[in-house]
Amino acid sequence: MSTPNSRNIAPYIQHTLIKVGVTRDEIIRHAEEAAEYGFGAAMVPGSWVSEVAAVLSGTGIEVASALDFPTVGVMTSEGKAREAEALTKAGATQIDIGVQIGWLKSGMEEEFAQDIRGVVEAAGVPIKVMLELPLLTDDEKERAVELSMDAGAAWLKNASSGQIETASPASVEYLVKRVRPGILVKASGSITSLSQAWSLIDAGAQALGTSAGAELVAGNDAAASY
Ligand SMILES: O=C[C@H](O)COP(=O)(O)O
Repeated sequence: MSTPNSRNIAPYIQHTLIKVGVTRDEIIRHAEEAAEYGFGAAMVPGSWVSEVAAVLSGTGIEVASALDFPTVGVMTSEGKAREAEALTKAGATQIDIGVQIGWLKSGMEEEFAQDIRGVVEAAGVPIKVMLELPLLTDDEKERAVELSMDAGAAWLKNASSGQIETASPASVEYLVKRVRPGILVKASGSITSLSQAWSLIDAGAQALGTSAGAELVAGNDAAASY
């Protein structure tokens, strides 16, 4: 049973289940949980988007998926754009994308931006760019933020998961200070307690990506995912 405080966190949560070998029963249960708890979104692998869209039809809950993830920066730009199109067709209403930080670090700024732009144009739904901030130098961070916004990102996200960073108010504030009006900030990475979740929202995050949504609304701390 949720406490009033924990219930209020639910709309911010993008309830994430992206793991190797996830089964149909697990994914359907995950989508049903998103509806039961009133989460903002269910975030699932692309291969399960149509099933989740069917469960969440009419609920107003976003059907989110991710591409070039969990291994970030391995897909071709053409492959990413085609996958984005396929995800949207299957019912995704938001897509988080891994970006080519290796290209950014190689001075290939136009290629970095075009990779994002191609997805934005092909998808036609809001794109969240996962910046992997801890892997970037200060200059690279500034450029990644600017180029992502120029390329049409609807959201900026500090990191793709807890494997890269444990989400902190400092990361969120970094992005909040830099986003242009209308661009939103999502926090992600081992968000495992209600106090951490609220500190990220207080810092300005408009959504929280977490694999521990059910524990959070129950007011329990979860084990760190990485
Ligand atoms: O945006 C969602 C993240 O992939 C979830 O990260 P997590 O597994 O560290 O909770």
